[in-house]
Amino acid sequence: MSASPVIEVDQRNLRYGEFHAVKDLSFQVERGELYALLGTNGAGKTSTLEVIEGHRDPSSGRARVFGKSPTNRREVRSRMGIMLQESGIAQDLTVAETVRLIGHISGRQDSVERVLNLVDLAHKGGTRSSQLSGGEKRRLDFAAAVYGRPELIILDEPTTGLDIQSRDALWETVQQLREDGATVVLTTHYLEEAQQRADRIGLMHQGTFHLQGTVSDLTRTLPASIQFSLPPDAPALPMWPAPLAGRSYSIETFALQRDLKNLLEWADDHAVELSDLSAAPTRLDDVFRAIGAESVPSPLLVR
Ligand SMILES: Nc1ncnc2c1ncn2[C@@H]1O[C@H](COP(=O)(O)OP(=O)(O)OP(=O)(O)O)[C@@H](O)[C@H]1O
Repeated sequence: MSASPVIEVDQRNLRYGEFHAVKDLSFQVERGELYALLGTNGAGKTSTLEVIEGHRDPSSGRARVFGKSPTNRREVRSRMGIMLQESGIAQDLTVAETVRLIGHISGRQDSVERVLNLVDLAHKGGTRSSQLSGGEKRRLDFAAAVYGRPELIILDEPTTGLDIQSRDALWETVQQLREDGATVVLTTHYLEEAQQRADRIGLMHQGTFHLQGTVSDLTRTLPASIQFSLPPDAPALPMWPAPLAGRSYSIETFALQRDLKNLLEWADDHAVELSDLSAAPTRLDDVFRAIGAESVPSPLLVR
């Protein structure tokens, strides 16, 4: 029998007054997964995270974290580390006091020194949080989320405002926690981070899923492209229609490897040199840009 999911969301509706922010959004996150909730601005990502965090009740539907209601502070919140999109740090506390306080509230055990070293803020332990730079505040938020190595970590746009070294350090820490079995839910607008790190993605638009699945499930919904130009004396290309302009081709294909092989074999057989040849798989950015356009069959929901 498989282990029960860490998160189960069956959110029929989440309303702010008359405004319908989230509708018919169901998903599960399995133990040890990194699940990225991506989407357009205002799609409902933070609102959904707030339901998982126990900060907000869905207007109808239900959410379960570790099999329990996420508002169950004693049993659920102590197992969950949260990095909000907006820093929740008390400005008049020092950095070390902030981590100590968060640690106390979480009920988890850890060393303040260890956690500050992890985010390279040990030298700022006595500094008031209000005096930290934007990136340092974000690192302090992250320190608070990973204090006591929680089993579930919620990261709402964790790397916004971080320099590249801090981003790398943050992802290294997340990776170590995952190796110890942690489950991670992430929102980010840095699609390359999700493409590199997410096991599964829920791509939201206007309050519901546009697509859900692995990176390759999502990128398979759009064609890849092959571009090249033929020399003027080359024979006509049998397998594709007329070139875009002059002798330049831009081919869209759902069978990149097969079509590229056919093209190269044809060029070899006819001693044709292809110039400006490039072959690019579909990227998550392309899928994201196609939201709202006719090109993606929507909704395509892959478990
Ligand atoms: N407290 C609130 N009262 C009224 N409307 C709200 C409230 N919080 C969020 N909304 C609205 O609900 C929608 C979803 O907001 P949410 O913050 O969940 O989006 P998001 O996907 O996280 O967006 P972003 O990528 O811009 O951070 C938006 O249209 C937002 O204006």
